[in-house]
This record gives sequence, structure tokens and C-alpha cells, in this order.
Amino acid sequence: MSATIINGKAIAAELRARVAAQVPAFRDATGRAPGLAVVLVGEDAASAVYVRNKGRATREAGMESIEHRLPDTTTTAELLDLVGRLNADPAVDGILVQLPLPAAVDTQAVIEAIDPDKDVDGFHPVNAGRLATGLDGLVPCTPLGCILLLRTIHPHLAGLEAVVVGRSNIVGKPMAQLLLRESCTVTVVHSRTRDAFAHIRQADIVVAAVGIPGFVPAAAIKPGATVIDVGINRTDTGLVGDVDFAAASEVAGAITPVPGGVGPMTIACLLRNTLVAAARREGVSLDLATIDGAAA
Ligand SMILES: Nc1nc2c(c(=O)[nH]1)N[C@@H](CN(C=O)c1ccc(C(=O)N[C@@H](CCC(=O)O)C(=O)O)cc1)CN2
Repeated sequence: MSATIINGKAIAAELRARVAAQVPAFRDATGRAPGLAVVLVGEDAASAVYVRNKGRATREAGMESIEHRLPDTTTTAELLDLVGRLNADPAVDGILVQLPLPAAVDTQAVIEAIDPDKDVDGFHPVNAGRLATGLDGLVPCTPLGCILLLRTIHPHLAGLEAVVVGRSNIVGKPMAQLLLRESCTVTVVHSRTRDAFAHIRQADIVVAAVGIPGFVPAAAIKPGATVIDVGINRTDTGLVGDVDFAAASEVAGAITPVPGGVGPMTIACLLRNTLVAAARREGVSLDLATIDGAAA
């Protein structure tokens, strides 16, 4: 069997276009564009690229991009002070602090300092709680992107067996919550799971977010399953995911590539979240089902 390759780059471009299409109405209603502030601390090369791409995508969508680049000597107190100012700035609808932060910075304190209603990363405990309890909040971009990719293959996710590989706060846990919200039957496997592959083999949907190159072998995938690979691992042979893509695509029904799968959805969903945050702050109504795609 040769799997359908899920083209995240194309699906992300469509989402970005749908978000951009809503911006003129927001401008007309409020007299301003949605504003996204992105904070980069230090010199991490990959983070610098992601922040540059976020700024470009924000401007291309017709939104205001506010970028803060700080040295790697920045203290937690200095970062908290900046976040406080962005919280208070009425032109800022979304705040994103690029991760990872330098080791000396208290990352959790910074995340918790962001106004939950401007937390376009969806990492604040208030937004994690809203997601877990079925309230409207801001949802982490990468897991949200995975759901939108899954819907292109499974317009109805309810009842499917889903296995999430990894339990990070940024991807694994919110991914499990989002799949539960779609009425999937959800299992999370992690480093202490006794036989992770035995669980993965039962799954109609596998979301791999463990950060280990090629961790999921073809032999662990049920024939016809949909495989979403969140891993972005830099190796001597280039960027690879958490799934053995070449072998798995002979077994899976559909699979995301790396690069070109989940990654582009992260930035598209960031724009979507910024528009959502701006609309909620201004009391402007949005048709989220249309923005997220016809099957939403
Ligand atoms: N505050 C945040 N920090 C980080 C997040 C996040 O969502 N919020 N996620 C990642 C990095 N990230 C966005 O910030 C991100 C990662 C990858 C891509 C992407 O488009 N990847 C491409 C490959 C690009 C490459 O060559 O490196 C792909 O997969 O096709 C976009 C955004 C950690 N930090």
C-alpha cells in the first residue's frame, strides 16, 4: 500500500488565505489590524528562522507584527516586565514568546505572566484548563494544526482509536485533549509505557510527538492508519520526523511528511489564533467553521 501524503504546506497556505480574508472586516469594524507580538530571546538559529517566518506570515495576512529581539543575557525579571507591557498594550492582541528560552530564564513564570486572552500559543494554564473542560480558549498551534490535517482525511473523527506518542505540555497533552474533544478514543503513550508499540498497533490515528528520529517503525502501524508526524529532528541526513517515513508510507493509509507536514500548520494556526484573540477582545464575530475549513 502506498499512503496518501498529507500536504501540510498546501493546507497551511489555504488556512492562511482564509485568515487573511477575514482581516479587512476586522479592520473595518475596529479601525485597526490584529496585532501579534513575538519575543525572541537569544541566538538559537532555528528559533530565529521561525520568528522571521512568523513576522513575514503575519504581515502577509494583513496583520501588525511587533517583534522584540532580546540578548541571551535577558533575565526573567526583564522578560516579565516586557510581557507586562505587551499585556497592557491595546494594539497587541497576541503575545508569543519563542521557545526554548535560555536555561537561566524561568519559562513557566513567563508563560504564566501572559494574559490568557492574548496567549496565542495556548500554553497558559488557564487555556490548558479551558481546553480540558470544554471552554472556549486559545488552543496550542501545533496540535490544532494536527486536527485540521486529520480532518482532511477523516471528516468525522468521532469513535476512532487515536494514540498520541509523547506527553509534553506543548504538544502531547493538548493533542490528547483535542482528540478527546473530537470524540476519539485516546491513548497517550510515553517513556514509561510498558509496550508503546502494542498500543500504537491498535490505532486508527497515530500522532508522533516524542522528539526521537524514526521512533515509530512501520511494524508498529496498523495497515491503513493515518499517521501525523510532529517530530522535527535535525540529523546528519537532514530534517527527519519521529516516524520512519519511507517504510511507514508503505503501511499507512495517510501520512504527513517532514518537512512539509505539521510544521507549516503551526504558523498558519498562530495567525488563526491571533485573529481569534483579536476578534474576542474587540467583540467582533467570526465564523470559525469557515476559517478552519469546510469540514470543521
Ligand atoms: N512559543 C513557541 N515556541 C515554539 C513553538 C510554538 O508553537 N510556540 N513550536 C516550535 C517551533 N515552531 C514555531 O515556533 C515551528 C517549528 C517548525 C515549523 C516549520 O514550518 N517547519 C518546517 C521545517 C522548517 C525547517 O527547515 O526548520 C516543516 O516542518 O516543514 C514552524 C514553526 C518550537 N518553539
